[in-house]
Amino acid sequence: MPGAPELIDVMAFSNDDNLLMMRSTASLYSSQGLLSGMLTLYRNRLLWSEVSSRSSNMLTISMDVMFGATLSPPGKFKFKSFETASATNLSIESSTHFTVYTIMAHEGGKRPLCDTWSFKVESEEESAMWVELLHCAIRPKLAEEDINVLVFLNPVSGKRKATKVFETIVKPIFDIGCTPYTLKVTESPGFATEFAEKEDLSSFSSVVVVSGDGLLHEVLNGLLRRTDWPKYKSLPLGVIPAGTGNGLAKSLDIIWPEQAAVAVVKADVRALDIMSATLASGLTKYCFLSMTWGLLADIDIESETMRWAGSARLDLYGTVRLMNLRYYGGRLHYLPAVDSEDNEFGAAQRQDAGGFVQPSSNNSSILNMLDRTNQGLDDAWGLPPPSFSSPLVRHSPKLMQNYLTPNIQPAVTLHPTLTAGIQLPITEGSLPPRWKTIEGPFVQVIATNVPWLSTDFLACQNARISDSTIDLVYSRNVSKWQIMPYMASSTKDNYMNKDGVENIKARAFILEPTGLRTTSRSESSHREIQNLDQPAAKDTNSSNTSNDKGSSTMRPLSVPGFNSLRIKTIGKVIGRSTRSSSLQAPVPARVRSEVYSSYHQQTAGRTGGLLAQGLTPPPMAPDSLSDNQFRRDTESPVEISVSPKMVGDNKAVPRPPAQAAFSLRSETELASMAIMDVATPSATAGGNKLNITHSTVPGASQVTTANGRAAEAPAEYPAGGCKLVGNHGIVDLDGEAVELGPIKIECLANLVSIISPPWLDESQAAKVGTLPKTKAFEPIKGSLSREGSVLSFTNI
Ligand SMILES: Nc1ncnc2c1ncn2[C@@H]1O[C@H](COP(=O)(O)OP(=O)(O)OP(=O)(O)O)[C@@H](O)[C@H]1O
Repeated sequence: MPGAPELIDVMAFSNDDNLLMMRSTASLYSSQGLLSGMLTLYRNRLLWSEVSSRSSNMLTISMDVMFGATLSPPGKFKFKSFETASATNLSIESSTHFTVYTIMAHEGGKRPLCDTWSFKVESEEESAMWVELLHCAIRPKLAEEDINVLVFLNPVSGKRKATKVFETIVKPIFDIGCTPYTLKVTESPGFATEFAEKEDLSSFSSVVVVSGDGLLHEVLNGLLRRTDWPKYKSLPLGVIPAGTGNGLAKSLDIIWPEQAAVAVVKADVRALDIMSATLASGLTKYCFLSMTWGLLADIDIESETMRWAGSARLDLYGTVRLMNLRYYGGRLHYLPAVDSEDNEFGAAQRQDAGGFVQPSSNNSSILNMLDRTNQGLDDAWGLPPPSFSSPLVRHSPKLMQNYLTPNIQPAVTLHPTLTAGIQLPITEGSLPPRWKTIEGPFVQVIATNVPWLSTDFLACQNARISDSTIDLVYSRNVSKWQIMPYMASSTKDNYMNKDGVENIKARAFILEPTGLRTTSRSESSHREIQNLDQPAAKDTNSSNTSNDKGSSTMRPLSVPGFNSLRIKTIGKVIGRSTRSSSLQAPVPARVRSEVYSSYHQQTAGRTGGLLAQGLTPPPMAPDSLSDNQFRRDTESPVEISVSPKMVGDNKAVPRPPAQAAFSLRSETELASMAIMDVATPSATAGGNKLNITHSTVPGASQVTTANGRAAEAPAEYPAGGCKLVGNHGIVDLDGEAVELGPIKIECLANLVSIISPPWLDESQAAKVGTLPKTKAFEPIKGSLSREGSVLSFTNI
């Protein structure tokens, strides 16, 4: 057969990476014209060497950065991210060419480039074979016919560019990379959760979101709610960043959509730990990224209304919050991953946990399972070398099946076991052995599974996606000047475990907020208690706890016990069209604007009374906060009312049968108050006092909370009543705001697999820019010679 590439015995190469797959004479389209040379495909790279008496150019393309090959002539594919490396001014006469696509690192973290490299071989058959074989080498684990990526696209994530990102970047890369997909554009919050929970996903090879972390959080929670979840436990998940924070994408070194799309094409996966969070209501949520409480949670949730600013919203509002630092009462109980006594996570905890066995990251992880599969793959590559009649090394469906549904049982269950038996509140002696307790006041508690919580916030450089631990990063009782460097710096080397930022690796933890918040720094010093039943460990200088009644600086502000998950913050940009990551029902704009204007009239007039709706203002509780507890926030308390009229005027919202009034303390309180379940009438909260009066509902009753003691809305109240929460106690799970209250979290090690790029070095995951470069035209002077089946290049 004319032009048949010469094959070399694979056994001639001892190093796996040098496993030779194919070689043929091929000319490279270049700016210098068509250069004749030899093209060689190794398992880990494509090498082209010029054969010329005048020069010896070489091109090495790492397989890590190659994501597709087409029969297209040079220069055909051109879109924003693509630069055509090959010359286009050549006359292209034959159809014996093919083009290879690579993604290239770009200096300084800038958008990576996609390059094309076009070759001309001797026959059409040969170019077709090259294309097919290259696809095998690019994605050795899956054949095209086995691929169907379920893509969820959130059109409103981040700066609302997800659709454009998909159309202009992701789709072309999927097309070039022969990656079939099914696109689902999310219609509302919860859409992806419901789809992932209820639909048959068996035809999909992976589930990918074009969005931020919030949508992946939804998908994860939908999947883990499935009764047939075990069937899907190896379904790879993936993220193509188009959101605000994009913390997971950053941690996986796929910050640019191009990189993430290439990662999806290449279908490499790694194990990912999941945190299971059991809320006070008994509800379990799963998160892959983080739980935050205090400063960071407030920044994320309270800045919801600033989404127009993109990721800058976090910086802008972060500065505001940092300057007005809050301190939160609470206790953090944790089970250390490394026990100080036996230097490893002791068997005792596992025993205590009812036989729960967590795999170490080194043995029974999905990662290792995949490694074993890779071993099988290596064997497959070790089969007789490809030939023309059977050019491709395809993996049998069986091998594919092994990859997707490993026959090893996961070593974890979905149900928390390390914290399950622990009764709350924690009382003296009730913690299992080896648990430790840290008392607040905290500025913040971050529990993270990844180094980066957003593209520009490195929370913990020690965190790893599958080390079977949760990294706890907390600050207590520090000044804004102490925590500012940690919050602002892009590297944390200088701040961890000193300067007031502590980092502990834990298997599980329990956060018990006491519902106390202050803007004053406590005089108390840090203390760590081995266990609450060890009085000797107690520090007489200890900070406020839930039992502290007499603190001069801490006041109850919480409204514990509410279990609705729908939360909407109203910010200072109230009245704008806003979207919340967790709001299920839209806040009627009229309510927002009237509350706002009502507020301003109130503040302007300083009447302290109510406006036009004719309601009686709720009385200020006698033990209301003194103004100085809010320092600059409050000069004079204000009161605001919401009447049925406001809601009823909006045709989209059913006229409420009730009247409500509430009191607010300050503009800051207005900015930080949360409305939950606003589809029900007059669901509004504010300050530390709440009064809801039902005057038109049969069996009308009054709900009053004072001093943090909440009364549930009466049963007669429609739709379960108003669920109210002040965000001073909100916990943020992967960006989802959940109720205030004690929360139990533990690590479900290596529970799912995540699509990650081949260039990710997990041990260096806190660093970026690891994408290998394509070495193009680095002229190396030398001579190329061939002896039988061996091609050798000698440097001069
Ligand atoms: N069609 C939609 N309309 C309104 N909200 C939606 C829609 N689809 C999804 N959502 C909600 O948007 C929320 C946030 O989206 P996403 O995570 O994609 O963006 P983000 O918050 O900007 O990014 P990040 O989480 O990285 O900060 C999701 O939790 C989801 O509930």
